Amino acid sequence: MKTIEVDGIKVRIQIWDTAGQERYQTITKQYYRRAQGIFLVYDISSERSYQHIMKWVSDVDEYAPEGVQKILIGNKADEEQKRQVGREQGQQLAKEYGMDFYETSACTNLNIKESFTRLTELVLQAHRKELEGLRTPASNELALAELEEDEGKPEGPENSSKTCWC
Ligand SMILES: Nc1nc2c(ncn2[C@@H]2O[C@H](COP(=O)(O)OP(=O)(O)OP(=O)(O)O)[C@@H](O)[C@H]2O)c(=O)[nH]1
Repeated sequence: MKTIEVDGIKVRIQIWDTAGQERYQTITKQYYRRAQGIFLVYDISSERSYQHIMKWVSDVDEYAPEGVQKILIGNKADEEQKRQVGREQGQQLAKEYGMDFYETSACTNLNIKESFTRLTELVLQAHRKELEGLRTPASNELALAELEEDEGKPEGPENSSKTCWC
């Protein structure tokens, strides 16, 4: 659990670090179901880890809820001398999948806070959209309920002018 502040709002986020190894993948898939935001992380000093991202994306598409927010991360950016994956390759892949992209380093803290803040922002934005989507039909329902109630009112001098539709 971690609390971060986004647009002046304190948000408590729960972070799961899923295992990358093949043998844990059955367990990993169970984490996807409740996820609202996902970092897809490769290691810039490992071309293989970059190639694996496509597999992770297809797993996420299959098992994560629709509308889950995703960000691509190229970690170990401090290991410049061992770099096997260019920054542009990361940018290109992120663009293909419509994701934001950061190169990070857990050792130097490069872009760690920024990427967490961004993912939280994206999740909040997605939720705001969801809520706005819900608000419109709800107000229609209210309007409808009012009409029905009017129709049920007994006719009298007070209501007769209101029930005239001509
Ligand atoms: N230089 C450098 N090393 C890192 C960085 N992040 C992680 N490491 C090292 O990479 C190794 C693997 O780190 P983990 O955090 O276990 O990686 P993981 O992807 O969670 O590994 P699994 O859970 O086994 O899939 C450790 O030795 C870390 O110290 C980084 O940004 N820079």
